[in-house]
Amino acid sequence: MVTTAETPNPAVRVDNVSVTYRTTFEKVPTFKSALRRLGRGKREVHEVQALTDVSFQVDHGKSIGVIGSNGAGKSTLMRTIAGILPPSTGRIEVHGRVSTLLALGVGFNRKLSGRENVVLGGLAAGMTRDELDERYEEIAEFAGLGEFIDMPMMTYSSGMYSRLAFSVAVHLNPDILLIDEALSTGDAKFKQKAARRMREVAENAGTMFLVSHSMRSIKKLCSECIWLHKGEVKMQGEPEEVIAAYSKFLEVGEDVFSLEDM
Ligand SMILES: Nc1ncnc2c1ncn2[C@@H]1O[C@H](COP(=O)(O)OP(=O)(O)OP(=O)(O)O)[C@@H](O)[C@H]1O
Repeated sequence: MVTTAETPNPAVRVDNVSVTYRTTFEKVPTFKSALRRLGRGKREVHEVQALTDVSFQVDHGKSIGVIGSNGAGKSTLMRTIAGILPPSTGRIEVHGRVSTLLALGVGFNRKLSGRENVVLGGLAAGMTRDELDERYEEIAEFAGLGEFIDMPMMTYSSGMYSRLAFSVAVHLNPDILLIDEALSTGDAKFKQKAARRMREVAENAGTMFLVSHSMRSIKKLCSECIWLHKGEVKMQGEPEEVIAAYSKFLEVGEDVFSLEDM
């Protein structure tokens, strides 16, 4: 369960994690002053504190929904758990093989075919050649891209891209699966298939994090829920309770969420 109390062997432990993004950019207030400086723009540093002192832990076998408004820090949290983004302060412990749509999506080489990327992605994730040979057909069939599987990925639509990323991610038999729904732009039929597969992963005692704006998916697939607000954990607990509080906070009825649901 999601808790701040310590249990001996959690799948994921997040301890006082903060993440600050620093972006430098050139501030050019007016065209005239830009001319005066002759191209030597003033460098400004823009800092965004995306996560502030976030702590929780998740036991093995739990499915955690992560909800919150745009910019609340959900994807940042997934990136830090995946190990793609180190926290600015605090600590993250992850016990088990993590598989994420995010990491794989980033790792795809668009010049290579889907088939080549599946092989590379699988090897990068620690699968052996034999395991890959065994699982390749299943991965390709699940993605359902037909002959596009042998085309360079730069010819893919974003939906096709995420179908393949999802398929690789769930077939790696991860201990911990991270899914950021912002990336899964598959059509309704694929989403349904993806939801079934996520339930299977969850039922096989895997740990799953699902970032979603679809409250229906969270209720259907998750046993726990974390609500992030402006980089902080606002609430955590049973999905029904957390979603009710979140809807109330947004001052929208829960019905509004069904519009964006599958
Ligand atoms: N690479 C980056 N560089 C600078 N700032 C960033 C970067 N990525 C995210 N941010 C900022 O960090 C904050 C949290 O962003 P994040 O993407 O984690 O939110 P989110 O909850 O996933 O949002 P959404 O629901 O819109 O996907 C936002 O203010 C965003 O502008």
